[in-house]
Amino acid sequence: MFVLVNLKAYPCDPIEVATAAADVADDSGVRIAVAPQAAHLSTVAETGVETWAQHVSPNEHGSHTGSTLAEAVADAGAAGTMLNHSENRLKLADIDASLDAAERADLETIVCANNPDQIGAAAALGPDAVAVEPPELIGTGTPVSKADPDIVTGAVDAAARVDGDVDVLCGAGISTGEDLVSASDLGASGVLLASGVAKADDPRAALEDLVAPLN
Ligand SMILES: O=C(CO)COP(=O)(O)O
Repeated sequence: MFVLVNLKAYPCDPIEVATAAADVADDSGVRIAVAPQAAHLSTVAETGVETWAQHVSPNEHGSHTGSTLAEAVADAGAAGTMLNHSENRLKLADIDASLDAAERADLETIVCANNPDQIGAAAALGPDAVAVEPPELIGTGTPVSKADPDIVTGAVDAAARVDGDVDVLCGAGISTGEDLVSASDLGASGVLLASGVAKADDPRAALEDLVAPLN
């Protein structure tokens, strides 16, 4: 299972989370990555944790003020990028161009979507993975794998119909090892989570709890 911890714009210490994630990944053998704010990519990558961008712009180098270029996040140490998170939705053409940008910069890609129909459309654009996250469950602590398991199995089926090579992750409300196991049982190959770690009093303990059943 791949665990991607999205720090969003939460006021957590990205280095504390990144160091804990690197240690827990080493100890457990579970692939864990952290997606901090763009301004924190370099310092997070320096901890040795697998580092992801939360977004990259669809642009190439040029007159694009305010852009976060795929090349720049790769230079800062990112191995991959999320795209089209429900808190940062993109137009279809921009998802496509951001995927091209990520490919130029050799970044792995996950395109987020709300539901199985959108997952099928996202998979058709050729990312490495898609992630289904029902917006109404994000940040609630109610795991998608329990509240809406059909959306996970529906996403797995929808992606497989379009491109069997595209991995499917799920997210929203995931915070415990039990949630991770349920997601895996439903066919997901990873989870996206945020508040369960970024807002935890002890992010290291939260990560240890999350991966415990996998060991
Ligand atoms: O949006 C998410 C991950 O990208 C999910 O957020 P929560 O884990 O806080 O529900």
